Amino acid sequence: MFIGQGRRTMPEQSGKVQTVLGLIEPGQLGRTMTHEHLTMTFECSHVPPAPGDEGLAAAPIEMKHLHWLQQNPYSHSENLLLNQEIEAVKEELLCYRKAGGGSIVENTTTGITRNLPVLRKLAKETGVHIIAGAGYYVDVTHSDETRKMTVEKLTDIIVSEVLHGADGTDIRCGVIGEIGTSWPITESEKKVLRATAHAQTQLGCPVIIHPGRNKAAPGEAIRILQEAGGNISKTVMSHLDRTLFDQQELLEFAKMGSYLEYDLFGTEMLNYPFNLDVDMPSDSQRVQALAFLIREGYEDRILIAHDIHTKHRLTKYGGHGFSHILKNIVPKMLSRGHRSHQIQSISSPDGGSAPRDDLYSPEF
Ligand SMILES: CCC(=O)NCCS(=O)(=O)O
Repeated sequence: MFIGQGRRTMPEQSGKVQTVLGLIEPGQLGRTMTHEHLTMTFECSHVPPAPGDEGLAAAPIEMKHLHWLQQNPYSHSENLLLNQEIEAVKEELLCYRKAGGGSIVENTTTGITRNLPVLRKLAKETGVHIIAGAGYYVDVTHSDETRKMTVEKLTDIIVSEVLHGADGTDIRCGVIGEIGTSWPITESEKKVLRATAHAQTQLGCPVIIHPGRNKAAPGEAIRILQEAGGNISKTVMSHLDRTLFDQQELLEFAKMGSYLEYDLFGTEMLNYPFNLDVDMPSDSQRVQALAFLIREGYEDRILIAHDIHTKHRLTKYGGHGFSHILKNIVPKMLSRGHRSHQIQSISSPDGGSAPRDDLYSPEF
C-alpha cells in the first residue's frame, strides 16, 4: 500500500499509505484485507437465471432462498447492488475492527460505481483505514470516451486520481486497481494496462490486477505490464483461486514475481458461473494452496482477502462478512500446521518493507 518515491509523488507521500482520510504511517495499518469492496454495483456480470429459476431471481432476498442465492449469486439482480447496503457495511466494519482488523483496500474502480465520499464517511465512522483504488474495471464497463483515450491520457487520469483526487472530489486513491482484464484481453484493456504501468512508474504505488477467467490470463497481463515498464514486484495478481489450479502452472506464474492473491475466501459454490469448466475450491482447498506456496518459498508473496462484491456475502444476508478470515481462516491455518510467523508474513503489497507484525499480530 505504500506510495513509493516516484517522479510525480510529493515528498510527504513517499513511504506512506494514502487512505481516503489522508496519509498514514505503514505501522498504523494493522491487519489488512487487500481486496474488498464496500460499495459498488456489478450489473456488468449479470448471469441469466437457469430456465425455471426466473421467479427466484426476481424474489426478495429471504432465508428460504439463501442456498439458491449462494449458488447463483450473479443471477439475482438485486444481489449485485452492494451500493444499497451502506449501513450494513458500516456495521460489518465495526465488527471487523472488533475482530482485530485495521485496514481495507477498496478495489472499486471506474465502471463499477466507485463512491469515494461514501468510503470517506465509512472510514470516519468506523475507524477502519480505507485505501481506494484508481483506474478502470473490465472492458464491458469502459465508456466510449474511455475507449477513445490514448495511453497518455489514461495515464494522466490515473496519476491525477492518486495525486489530486478522483471522480470530481479531492479524495485521493492510494493504489491502482483493481484494473480489469477479460480473456482474451481487449485492445482497450491493453491500453489501460500500459497506462497503469506508466502511472506506477511515475507514482511508485502498488498495482492490483483482475485477470480474465482463463489460466493464461494472469501471465499475459503481467507480460503487458512488464513490457510497459511496470514494477511487477509491486503488483498483485488477484483471484488466483478461480484461475490457476495446476501446481506446476502456479509455480511458473509465481516465478514472474507478482504478489499472489487468494481473495475469494468465504465463497463456497459448486459451479463458477463465468466458466463452467472450473471447479470452485472450498476454503479448505484455499488453505491447502497457501500451504503449497509457503512450502515452495512464497510466504512473503501471498495475500488473502474475501473480495466481497455482492449483498449475499454480508452477515445481514447470512453471509460470512469481512471478519471471516480473521475469525475462521487464521485459526484453520494454525490447525493445519501453518506457523504464526508464516501467517504474519502474509504481507501487504509494499515491496517487502511492511512491518509484518502489524498485519498479523504476534498473538496468532
Ligand atoms: C468486482 C469484483 C470482482 O471482479 N470480483 C471477481 C469476481 S470473479 O471474476 O472472480 O468471478
